[in-house]
Amino acid sequence: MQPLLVLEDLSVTVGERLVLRDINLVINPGETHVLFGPNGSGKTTLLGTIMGFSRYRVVKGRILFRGEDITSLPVDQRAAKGIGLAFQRPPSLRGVLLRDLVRRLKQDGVALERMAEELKLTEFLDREVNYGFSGGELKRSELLQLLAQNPSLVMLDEPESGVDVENMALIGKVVNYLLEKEPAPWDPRSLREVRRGRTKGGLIITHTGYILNYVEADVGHVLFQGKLCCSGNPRELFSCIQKVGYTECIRCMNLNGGCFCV
Ligand SMILES: Nc1ncnc2c1ncn2[C@@H]1O[C@H](COP(=O)(O)OP(=O)(O)OP(=O)(O)O)[C@@H](O)[C@H]1O
Repeated sequence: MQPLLVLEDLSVTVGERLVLRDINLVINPGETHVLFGPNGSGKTTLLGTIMGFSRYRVVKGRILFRGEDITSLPVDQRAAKGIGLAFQRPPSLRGVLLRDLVRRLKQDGVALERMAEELKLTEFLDREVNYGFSGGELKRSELLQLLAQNPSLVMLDEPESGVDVENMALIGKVVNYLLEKEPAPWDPRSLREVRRGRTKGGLIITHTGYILNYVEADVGHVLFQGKLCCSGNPRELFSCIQKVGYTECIRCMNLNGGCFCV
């Protein structure tokens, strides 16, 4: 099986600073990976680099998407190939209506009204993208854009930040549609058909771990000071981090040549 995404010895600078160092990561079709790490460890940089934002400069290594080297491709071409990202702090777009943006992104015939209704965003379709939206509305707006784009690699930067409990359940449900873990209401396929044909991959940043209550993840990683230090079962890794903190988690990993907590 060809991996969906491969990061090979990836090092990245932002401005003058080396933020990511020698990152190696493989995401296979159907896998959901979760990224933990303290503030400033480089998580957003990693997602932005995969998406191809120009402020992140790859100084070593490469990014392969479905076997193709996309390291030098611009962001629009990566999006067209099936890479999608929901921002941690989405920008607002003055003068652009959410309806018009989503229409441009949409690749199939599903009515965008149906998607907006699912995300409780019907009355937001005729507002400027993200302008004046609350924290939770911003996150739902990002997911609407991803539903419309329907990417093969779904990257989410802290999907739970600023979201209340009820909306968290909604966000979890929609992430499961995006990752083909459940059929969306507008998908004619059965649950079994959706799961059997599942090829999408996910890479999700979380601080709180709430998303793990709604979305089944396969692998968790800890990014610490720009390096991927530790990988394992996401729930076990998260409870270890909660118990002993990041520094101890990494120290134990270095001492033992592996994380014995997981
Ligand atoms: N232009 C820049 N010049 C130098 N350092 C920068 C620049 N832009 C970002 N950084 C630094 O890169 C580091 C990684 O930032 P990043 O946003 O990727 O971290 P993060 O792990 O996502 O953090 P958080 O959990 O707080 O969102 C931070 O220390 C940040 O200050």
